[in-house]
Amino acid sequence: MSGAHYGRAFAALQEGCPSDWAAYTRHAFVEGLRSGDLPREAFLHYLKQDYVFLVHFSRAWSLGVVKSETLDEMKVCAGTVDALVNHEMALHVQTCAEAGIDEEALFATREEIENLAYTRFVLDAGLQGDFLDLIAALAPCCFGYGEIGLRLADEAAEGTQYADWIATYSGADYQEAMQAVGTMFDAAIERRLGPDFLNSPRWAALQDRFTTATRLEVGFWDMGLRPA
Ligand SMILES: Cc1ncc(CO)c(N)n1
Repeated sequence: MSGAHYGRAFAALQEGCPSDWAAYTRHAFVEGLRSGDLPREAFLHYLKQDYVFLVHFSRAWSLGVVKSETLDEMKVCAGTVDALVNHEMALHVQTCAEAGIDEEALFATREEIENLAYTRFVLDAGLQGDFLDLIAALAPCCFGYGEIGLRLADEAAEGTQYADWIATYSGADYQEAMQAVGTMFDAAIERRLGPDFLNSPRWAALQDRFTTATRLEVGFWDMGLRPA
């Protein structure tokens, strides 16, 4: 699966950290979702943490609204907040409800260190920097899950117990939202750095934000595999 799917900037950033990107998108946790061999306990452990992740991730996208410089940027960020809070989290609420965990308990989940590190890193990128620093840190989450979702929709074992998770990230709602994010991302970068953005003096720092967020995604999967 090529990163070019979600735009030029993402493709370049992904190609700028190939081993970290592979460690994230081909992690043992992901392979367990694909084969169906991931233990249910590990999945629920991950999903509870991911609910809390999405709460703070929504705050980070909301900061995108604050840091936008065009109405188009603002619309994509506001739309993403809506998609996260009102749609993606429904997967977590529903799956956990089936396992006897209600939403109040979900919201009260004690945040683990890897989770805390990741979301606060993203928020800090946006607080310390500008809109580009923020979206460079947000990008691995968005496009990585898009890429994983599409691959697993192709490769997952028939009738896998993780079909709902795969359908959420391979589905048209998520994929179309990520296309919109990718288009906005390219426009935002070109607007500030010009069409030759790869040779901008800022590029290395943006790559660093992206690479660090990718490494934090690896940590998030590691956390999922650790006994709760
Ligand atoms: C850790 C993590 N990264 C990315 C996504 C996709 O939104 C998610 N739900 N969780």
